[in-house]
Amino acid sequence: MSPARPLFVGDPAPWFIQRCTTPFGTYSFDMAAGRHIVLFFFASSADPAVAAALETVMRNRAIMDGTNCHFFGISTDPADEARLHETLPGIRFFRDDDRKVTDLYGLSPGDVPRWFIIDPMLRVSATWTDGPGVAQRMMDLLCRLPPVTTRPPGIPVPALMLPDVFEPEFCQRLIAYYAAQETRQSGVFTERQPGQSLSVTDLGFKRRRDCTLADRTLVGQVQARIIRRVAPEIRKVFQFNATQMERLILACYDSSDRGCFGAHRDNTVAAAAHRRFAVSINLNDDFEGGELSFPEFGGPGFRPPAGGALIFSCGLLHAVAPVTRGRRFACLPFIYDDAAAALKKANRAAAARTEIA
Ligand SMILES: O=C(O)CCC(=O)C(=O)O
Ligand SMILES: [Fe+2]
Repeated sequence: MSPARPLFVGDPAPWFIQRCTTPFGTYSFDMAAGRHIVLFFFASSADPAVAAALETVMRNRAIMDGTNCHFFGISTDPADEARLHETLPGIRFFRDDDRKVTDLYGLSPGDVPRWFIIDPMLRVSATWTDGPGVAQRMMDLLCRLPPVTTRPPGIPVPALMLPDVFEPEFCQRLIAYYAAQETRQSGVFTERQPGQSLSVTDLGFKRRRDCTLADRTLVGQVQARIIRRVAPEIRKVFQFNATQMERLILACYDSSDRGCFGAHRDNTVAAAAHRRFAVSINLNDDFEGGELSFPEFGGPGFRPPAGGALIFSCGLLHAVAPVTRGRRFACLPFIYDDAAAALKKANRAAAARTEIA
């Protein structure tokens, strides 16, 4: 976390995990990217000015649809726990009794109530001290912002699209291999305690079945193609010396259960912090849906041709749209370098130590 300092327009909005009105009790702010976000910091909703501002938000609640725009109130009053609840979509409250978030945003008690508008890349785009009429001005401003579903002209997504990484026959061999394997429901990483990552099933968020590529010959053939065709492009475009790869799995998103993967980043828990680039190689093209999109940048999703790869930083928020016809098969390794390999080793050792303790 960055040290507390006043935030200005153009600054990155600091990321945090804090207690929240969600059913699981916390919320990781980095997951809110890809929408216009309103942060309203206040000491207590018992303050009549704050109550009036929150009423204005509720009167305009149609704006906060959760997809294009999300509102977060941040209260430091423990008594607000009983008063303020989430109303989905798009309205949540952080329980900031310990002032973690308020301090992180550089706000002292005299600085609140205060508003921030945060853009889909989680950068500050406006900030105002509260006062008469300010809440309504915030709502009016939100109405004028462009919808996040259209990528503004000239905004590139920093991803690399490489056709012909796997030949058609090799794709077919991998699909045949998948068909012959026991597959498992693919999990999502979570951390109940810092440093202790575990994989859980969450079918509302991710519906995909995976198998590990265990055949030594096939593993070697996948690695050879990535070393020969992907690593040099990563070196050229991102000046990154890819020397390691992991998670040699084959995955299938099936239209029978609208296979998909919600918006996530690939490096936010300790067990995955060393991952630097995600490589998504489609093995077939006879399906509909299944596009990869990058909510921080907006716009339509991407679909590599069969045998083609989409390569992107593990730090970017990305999602896989539901497959609506047929099945999408993909090979999904992660790439990193020697320094990241040392980090992986250190994080594993630290996790093992806390497990024993
Ligand atoms: O299916 C894909 O192309 C991407 C999968 C993904 O994001 C992941 O496994 O972390
Ligand atoms: Fe991912």
